[in-house]
Amino acid sequence: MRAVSSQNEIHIEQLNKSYAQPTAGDLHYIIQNVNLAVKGGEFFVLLGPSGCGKSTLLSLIAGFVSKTSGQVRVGEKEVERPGQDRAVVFQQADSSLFPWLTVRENVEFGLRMKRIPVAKREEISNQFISLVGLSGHESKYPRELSGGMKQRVQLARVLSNDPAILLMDEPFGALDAMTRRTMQRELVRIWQDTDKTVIFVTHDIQEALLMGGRIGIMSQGPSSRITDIYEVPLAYPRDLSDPGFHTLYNQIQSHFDE
Ligand SMILES: Nc1ncnc2c1ncn2[C@@H]1O[C@H](COP(=O)(O)OP(=O)(O)OP(=O)(O)O)[C@@H](O)[C@H]1O
Repeated sequence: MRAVSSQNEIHIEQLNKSYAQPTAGDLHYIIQNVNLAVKGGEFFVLLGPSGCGKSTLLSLIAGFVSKTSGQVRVGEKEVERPGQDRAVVFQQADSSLFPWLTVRENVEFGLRMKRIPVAKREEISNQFISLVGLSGHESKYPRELSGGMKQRVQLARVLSNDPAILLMDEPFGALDAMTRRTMQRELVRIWQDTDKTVIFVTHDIQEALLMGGRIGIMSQGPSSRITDIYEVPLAYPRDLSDPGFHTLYNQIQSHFDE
């Protein structure tokens, strides 16, 4: 059974973010009055149109950018800066992998920084390289890998650092359709094997429904907020031909029909 701990719960209250200079009464909010509670071990999808502020919200949870006002808490702690409890997976693995390191060296990078002994490092990297289906590719360099394989290395590296929370910003957006489906299935499998909380950003309704336990809909910006949250009561692996899938798809789509 999956362990549920408060250390991987996320609480967002009345969160506002503006990049504009705060001149009185004229704040241009990117996101405004966002409220959200994500339970430990939950797979939560943030879905919204391009430019609405999904990445901004994820960056606020990651601690990469500072809020204008409101609260972001992980467990009991207010988020003020990035932390080892939260790992971010980006759309482009290229920018996060070290080209001069092999797959294994990339995966072990964080463990080496934490001075984990060599034997333990190898045990952990073996576990996650295998989990993402890259056994046999340990000695390859990023330039020798496909886009999907690079994305798996990024995932294995993040997982080997054992963060309580995975923040994923359209991580499969640059992949071809087939690789994307494989990665979506694998991510769900990996999530089911761990107690991690996942927040997954996408603008693709099908992707949201294939993976999310709940889906939060963000409105068009500026001043975007989470307007609705859908529970997805469908078993994994999700079946695209399930009538329940279609019903939810249409309900969610109606938010974006103008
Ligand atoms: N550093 C910044 N300074 C000023 N404005 C910014 C900054 N970063 C983001 N923005 C603005 O915030 C808004 C939301 O951007 P964000 O990247 O969060 O949206 P998104 O929903 O993730 O978009 P996409 O789906 O296209 O990636 C955009 O209008 C963007 O121009």
